[in-house]
Amino acid sequence: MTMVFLNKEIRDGDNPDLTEERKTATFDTNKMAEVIYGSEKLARRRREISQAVSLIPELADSKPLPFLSRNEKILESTRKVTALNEHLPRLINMNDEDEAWHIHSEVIGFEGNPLALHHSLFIPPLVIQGSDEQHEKWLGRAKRREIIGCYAQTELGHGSNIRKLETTATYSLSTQEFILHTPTINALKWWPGALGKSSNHAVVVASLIIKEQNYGPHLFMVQIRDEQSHEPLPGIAVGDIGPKMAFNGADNGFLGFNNFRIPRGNLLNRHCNVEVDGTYVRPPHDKMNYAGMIRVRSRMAAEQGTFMAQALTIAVRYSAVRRQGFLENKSQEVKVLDYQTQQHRLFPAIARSYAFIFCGFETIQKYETLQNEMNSGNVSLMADLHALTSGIKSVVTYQTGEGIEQARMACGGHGYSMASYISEIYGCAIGGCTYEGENMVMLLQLARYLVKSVELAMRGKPGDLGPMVAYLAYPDIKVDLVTGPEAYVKMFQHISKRQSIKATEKFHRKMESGVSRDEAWNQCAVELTRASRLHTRLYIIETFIRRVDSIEDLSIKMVLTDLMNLHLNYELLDVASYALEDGFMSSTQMGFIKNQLYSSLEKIRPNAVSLVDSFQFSDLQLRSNLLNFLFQVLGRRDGHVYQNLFEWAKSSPLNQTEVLPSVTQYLKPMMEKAKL
Ligand SMILES: CC/C=C\C/C=C\C/C=C\C/C=C\CC/C=C/C(=O)SCCNC(=O)CCNC(=O)[C@H](O)C(C)(C)COP(=O)(O)OP(=O)(O)OC[C@H]1O[C@@H](n2cnc3c(N)ncnc32)[C@H](O)[C@@H]1OP(=O)(O)O
Ligand SMILES: Cc1cc2nc3c(=O)[nH]c(=O)nc-3n(C[C@H](O)[C@H](O)[C@H](O)COP(=O)(O)OP(=O)(O)OC[C@H]3O[C@@H](n4cnc5c(N)ncnc54)[C@H](O)[C@@H]3O)c2cc1C
Repeated sequence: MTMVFLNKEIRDGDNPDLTEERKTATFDTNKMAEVIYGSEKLARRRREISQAVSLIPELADSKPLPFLSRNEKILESTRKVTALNEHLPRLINMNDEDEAWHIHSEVIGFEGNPLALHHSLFIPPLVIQGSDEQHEKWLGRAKRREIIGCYAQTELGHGSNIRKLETTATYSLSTQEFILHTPTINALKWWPGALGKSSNHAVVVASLIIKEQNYGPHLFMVQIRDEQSHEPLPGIAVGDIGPKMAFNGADNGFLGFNNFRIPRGNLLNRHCNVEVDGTYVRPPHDKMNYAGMIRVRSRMAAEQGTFMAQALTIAVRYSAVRRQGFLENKSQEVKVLDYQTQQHRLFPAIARSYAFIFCGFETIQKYETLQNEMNSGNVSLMADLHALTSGIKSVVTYQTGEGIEQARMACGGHGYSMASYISEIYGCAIGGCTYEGENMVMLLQLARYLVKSVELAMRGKPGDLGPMVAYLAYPDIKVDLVTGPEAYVKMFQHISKRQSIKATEKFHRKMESGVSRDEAWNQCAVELTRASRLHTRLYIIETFIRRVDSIEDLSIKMVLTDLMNLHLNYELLDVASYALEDGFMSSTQMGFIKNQLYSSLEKIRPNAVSLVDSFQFSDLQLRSNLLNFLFQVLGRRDGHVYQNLFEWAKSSPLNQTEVLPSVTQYLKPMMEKAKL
């Protein structure tokens, strides 16, 4: 039997501890999902897609993923993604990237799959950098999945410093071809997802050489395997790079070229070109070839926020059914979620998940504006968005890693079991600190922008500062935090501004003392990255406040205001030393922030389970597959954890036989020998 309570589904068969939690919620989880995902339609579509997937047995995992070998994982992820391919047109709007992302994460989970990058990293650069003629030639085939592709930029020796990529594409005037070559082992492409065994095409980033002049990294469409036999083409060496911390259902690969020739028309040439006679036609912006990276980074806040939300859904639900220890009532042990320390571990991370998702929607929209502008030849927004997304990608990936790790620890011993699924989520999410630009490297990119902005402000040109950094020229006026969020923003602005100015001044002093610019930059790098983090955290706070301000439904606004207040106090407390240092914040204010934080934890407690329920992850998505495997994981919606953990353990391949060869071959002889 199902009864509806404020639209939250309460089922008789659920663990009563979770049912009790759902009853205490002060808001409707469907309404909250609309706010999280942007509209009633988008939230409803997600539920419809999850529901449709749950009715198709072949889209379910055929075995619990952690029990599979690497080869089996790749086979299984490929089976699922190709089966999914058959159903896709019926299940989703094929032009809707969010629906595609959602359904893939339902079916595939976090293990990765050989087509994941086809859609996120192969097609987008083709769209952004390819001409209409090139779209005609490859885009339709790629979209129909007649060909499978990847994005091959990183090399064994270089990932961060792409100006130094060693793979060359030398223009041959006589044949009007590019000759791709890998001059050293270090120049082997290394890491591209789906390159190793699955792709037959790649967008390859190589240094363009014309008449011995190096024009820097450019993008080329390259067929690497025969479309019939799937064998590597002559002149190409390609393979898998081996197991990784996560993503083991995907085949990240290596790739080398031995004077491999491609036609002149394979340089992706929407924005730049090499003419028949070797004349180079420049793009409208020096870094136009990096535009695809801005796109991926702009999507990372929402993506990482969702990763963290999944881990928190597992940890919060589990914390509501896990009883251990006593508070006042000694007749029944308490839910561990009632411990203040547990709340402090989990609730600020829930707030960050919401914050990242809200911030993510804004950055995705900003990227779409940039893309439209670029299409009409205006590249003036590129620098701002590059700076912004460089900071956001670095801060959200790092904090998501922290949040997921806290979620794991909050589940005690069972969090360490792969039955929790949290380690897989962690492995995938934490990769984000490295891929799409190593975090320190990207923070330093934002720092360049901040230093330039401080210099403008110092030169008395505050009018030249963009809206994101206008605060760098604001006067310092002390604030009363009791007045609300705006005062927190002003406090954060002061902290961020002061750190940017301090780092810039230190950088200037170093240069004035005779240290070269690059060396001075390096000697200030830690201070510079601090400035970048503070600036980014301020931006995330502002997006959170903007989103909450825009909400009309009162019950939703109230709970999100509690969450936002928790976020504001947690973030400010974390960086308070910067403001205490110069007396901008008093110790009384510090005490106020702490008390506000503790009171926010109490306010959120009755809504905690419903706040994570509102993300509306299906049990399948949390790898608690309702069709084939009734026994997996800690985060299951029904809360029946223990019996399912036992079933999970029983299904371990080690338990399929009572006496293992490890015992008969080694332990038994050892024990026998000891008896002699
Ligand atoms: C289906 C789902 C199921 C399960 C899976 C779930 C989830 C997983 C999802 C996805 C993850 C899976 C796989 C991950 C895929 C990863 C792919 C990759 O990693 S691709 C490779 C990415 N590589 C990088 O990001 C490299 C980083 N390096 C750089 O970007 C550049 O080298 C760098 C910017 C650091 C420096 O470039 P350089 O040319 O040397 O420039 P310089 O520093 O000198 O700066 C000069 C000038 O240019 C400005 N600038 C730099 N970049 C840009 C830009 N992009 N746009 C605009 N401007 C730029 C820079 O600011 C500077 O300006 P000023 O001179 O200061 O004005
Ligand atoms: C899961 C995963 C998937 C990936 N998928 C792809 C893909 O599909 N296609 C692709 O092309 N690549 C891919 N990559 C590669 C990825 O983009 C690179 O690994 C990443 O950009 C970092 O470069 P790197 O490995 O050269 O790190 P390095 O630059 O060698 O970093 C090592 C250390 O040096 C520091 N460092 C480097 N330069 C500087 C600097 N200028 N200032 C200060 N510190 C510095 C870094 O901060 C870091 O601490 C993937 C990587 C991973 C982990």
